[in-house]
Amino acid sequence: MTLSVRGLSVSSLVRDVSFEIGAGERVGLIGESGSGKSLTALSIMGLLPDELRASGSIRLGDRELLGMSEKDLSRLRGDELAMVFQEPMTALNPAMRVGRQVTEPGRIHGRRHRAEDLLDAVGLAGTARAYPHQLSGGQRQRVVLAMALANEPSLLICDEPTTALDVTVQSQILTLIKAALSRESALLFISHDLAVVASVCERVLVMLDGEIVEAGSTREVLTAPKHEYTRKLLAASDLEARR
Ligand SMILES: Nc1ncnc2c1ncn2[C@@H]1O[C@H](COP(=O)(O)OP(=O)(O)OP(=O)(O)O)[C@@H](O)[C@H]1O
Repeated sequence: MTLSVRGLSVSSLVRDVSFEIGAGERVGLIGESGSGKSLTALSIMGLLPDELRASGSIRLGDRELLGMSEKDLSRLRGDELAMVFQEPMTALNPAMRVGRQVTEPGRIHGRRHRAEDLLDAVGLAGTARAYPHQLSGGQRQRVVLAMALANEPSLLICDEPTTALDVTVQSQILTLIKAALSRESALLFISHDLAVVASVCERVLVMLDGEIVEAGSTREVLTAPKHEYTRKLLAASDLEARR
């Protein structure tokens, strides 16, 4: 199922943003802090704060998401649309065992999953009875991923999912995202770190001051950046050091 964003604007903070992500495609959205990456993601999820309004068009398959009722959107969220944020505790209930939490999206959408299967798929076998505070930051983000992937979403959005983790754990989570995402699922991967995006995505969108200023294959953008800003991001990245 294709995500098609056309002329998306959010107040004056995101301006005339257009892109598509096909089934199974992994697309990175990069740009410095404040460039509008999160607002773009929240517009797709229908989670913009009340004071901000999105205009334009966001289609998932043949459905228009902008203007969809909250009831219909909440049916899509956690099912066809899933999102992973930087800080796993924002998505976890501190007082609920993780086994119950990972099966919750299935329950809400009328599906039954075994907690052990979902946790096993993210390398967390045997942790179903743990509470979130008993796990490390990387393990918690794995739990969040298990929840996000439980219903095999058409689109997974990851907003800086590894920024709060140390480098070794970061690369484990990136490997896991690539391995655990179903072939049919599209991925929008948000990061300010080009090296991280390059390791996950085949296509990159570069955002500056609310606009997409460059788009292309990861290889093109990394080897022959057209925009001055992309060249700056490249120079600031430790991409070379990680090769
Ligand atoms: N509720 C809001 N009301 C007004 N302005 C906002 C609101 N939320 C975000 N902004 C502004 O919109 C701009 C884009 O924010 P956004 O969070 O999308 O940036 P970002 O690229 O995701 O940055 P970061 O990497 O720091 O998360 C910023 O200048 C931010 O201050």
